Amino acid sequence: MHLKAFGKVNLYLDVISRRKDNYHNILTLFQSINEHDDIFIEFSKSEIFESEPSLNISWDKNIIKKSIETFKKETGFYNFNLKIKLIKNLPMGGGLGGGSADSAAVLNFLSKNFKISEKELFEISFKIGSDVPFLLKGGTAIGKGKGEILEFLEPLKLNIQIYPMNYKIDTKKMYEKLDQNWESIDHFGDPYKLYEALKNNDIITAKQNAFNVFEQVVFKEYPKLKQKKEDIEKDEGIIFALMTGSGSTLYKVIATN
Ligand SMILES: C[C@](O)(CO)[C@H](O)COP(=O)(O)OP(=O)(O)OC[C@H]1O[C@@H](n2ccc(N)nc2=O)[C@H](O)[C@@H]1O
Ligand SMILES: Nc1ncnc2c1ncn2[C@@H]1O[C@H](COP(=O)(O)OP(=O)(O)OP(=O)(O)O)[C@@H](O)[C@H]1O
Repeated sequence: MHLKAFGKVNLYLDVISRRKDNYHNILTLFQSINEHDDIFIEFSKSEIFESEPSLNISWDKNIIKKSIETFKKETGFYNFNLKIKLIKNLPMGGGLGGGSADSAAVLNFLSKNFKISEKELFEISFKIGSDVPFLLKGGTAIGKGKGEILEFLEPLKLNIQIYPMNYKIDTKKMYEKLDQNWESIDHFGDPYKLYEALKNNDIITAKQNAFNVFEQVVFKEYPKLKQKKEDIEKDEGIIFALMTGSGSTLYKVIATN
């Protein structure tokens, strides 16, 4: 079975507050993108995993392995093994939800095979990662909480071009940087206004509401990213350019008509 694990960008991303569980409450507008990993998966006698290219992480550190083990533990369906071949196209640590997309694709495969309800699968997903719940379904959604409170909207049809920047950025570290600089962090824009503006091709309002709070800490550490975003913003027919997630991938939304 060939699964496509579609990535995501954050068209809007703000961090609202730090939680007692040391995660953060976020406000985001998630948007699926066409770029995806390819996963070839089948049940087999023993557990086999290979990837192209190599991920340079051990299998027990792979989010796919974590997803399989969490699925087994939460559902009680232990008695199976999978043979998986991952073709990694989404840049790791790139802010495109690459690992989370792989997790969501494998969870969807397992839930179909073991007839697990959508609700139960959802509960499993956010034990694995904050972006996994959205990526189970994909499309366009407002995300709150850790990313598990989702308001799915009529999917936006956007022309998005991504610019992988080959810096692997640790999400946890960037959240910590936000905490350390909290007093000086600006918050602006509105994901609901951004959604409506993109739906109605209102370029001015879209530009005014596109926002990623992580740019304020990531661009300090990686000035080349700031420079590249400013270069992209000069492109013809652009609505806006932004960094996705905690970085490092940049992207632009291009006007379609
Ligand atoms: C930056 C985003 O990608 C935006 O969509 C997400 O907030 C991060 O999603 P993710 O990479 O799936 O994050 P996880 O793997 O769940 O968490 C990685 C680390 O990021 C921090 N983290 C993540 C999500 C969140 N709402 N608050 C956090 O503080 C935590 O330190 C956590 O240990
Ligand atoms: N299957 C996987 N694919 C990619 N990364 C994985 C995988 N399994 C574990 N990881 C680890 O997870 C880290 C984050 O990977 P991921 O690609 O999800 O980051 P990301 O695209 O920045 O995600 P997000 O946008 O959710 O922050 C990687 O740096 C890697 O060490």
